[in-house]
Amino acid sequence: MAEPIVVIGAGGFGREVLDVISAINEASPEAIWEVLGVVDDSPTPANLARLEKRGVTYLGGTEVPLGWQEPSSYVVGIGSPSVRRVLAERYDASSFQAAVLVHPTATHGYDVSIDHGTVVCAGVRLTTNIALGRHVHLNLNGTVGHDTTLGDFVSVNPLASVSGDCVLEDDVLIGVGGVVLNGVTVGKGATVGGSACVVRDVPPGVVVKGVPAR
Ligand SMILES: CC(=O)SCCNC(=O)CCNC(=O)[C@H](O)C(C)(C)COP(=O)(O)OP(=O)(O)OC[C@H]1O[C@@H](n2cnc3c(N)ncnc32)[C@H](O)[C@@H]1OP(=O)(O)O
Repeated sequence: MAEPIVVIGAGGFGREVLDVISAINEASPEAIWEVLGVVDDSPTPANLARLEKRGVTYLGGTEVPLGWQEPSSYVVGIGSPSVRRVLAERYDASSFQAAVLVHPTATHGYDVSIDHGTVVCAGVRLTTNIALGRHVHLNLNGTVGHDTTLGDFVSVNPLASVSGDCVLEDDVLIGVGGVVLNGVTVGKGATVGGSACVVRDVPPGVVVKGVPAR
């Protein structure tokens, strides 16, 4: 029987997560997930119309499921690591279970661990001896090389490439098409701009951009 799931976030990534769930269901002989609906504290009218068009129920604000008698699985479909952390901590403190969602076209090698709440989108390539923390987002066609660790709430945006022997600490965001060269540590909460090339360690909390990233 399909497992019920709530998606948090009606924005772009929330609806891309719905696509990941659909692809997982379509690739399986029987549906794995039953989407109960989407929650969002301030959905735009355009995004509500987009949900309605695809036949997905808008359940209300993010607090609504927390009052349910029968909790389900959930996933946070919001790109910002800090916003995702706040929401996940509220749901994790309840009886909800954070789902792991891996698109069927993603691939991984030997010894890859994926913690709760993590979403791996279409075309992602993970090689070997990689650890992904809680509520990590690996967006379309991203790559992660050998012996690399991603902390909790890390976001790797589309087409970004994280090389081998890297550490992305908690709450790091790698912008679209960003490159992290091998052996680099990106400090907690740092942001790497789109198309940047990170050639040396990045201190916690800073924003770097450009080639080489500064
Ligand atoms: C499916 C999806 O949509 S997934 C989402 C994909 N999007 C991303 O990954 C976005 C990643 N974010 C970025 O690249 C951002 O621009 C950041 C984080 C680097 C900077 O954001 P902000 O601090 O708000 O920068 P802001 O827009 O004010 O620009 C400041 C300056 O940096 C420049 N700049 C902004 N981003 C970049 C970048 N990625 N590379 C080089 N320069 C940049 C701007 O041109 C501006 O330069 P100026 O002062 O000479 O005019």
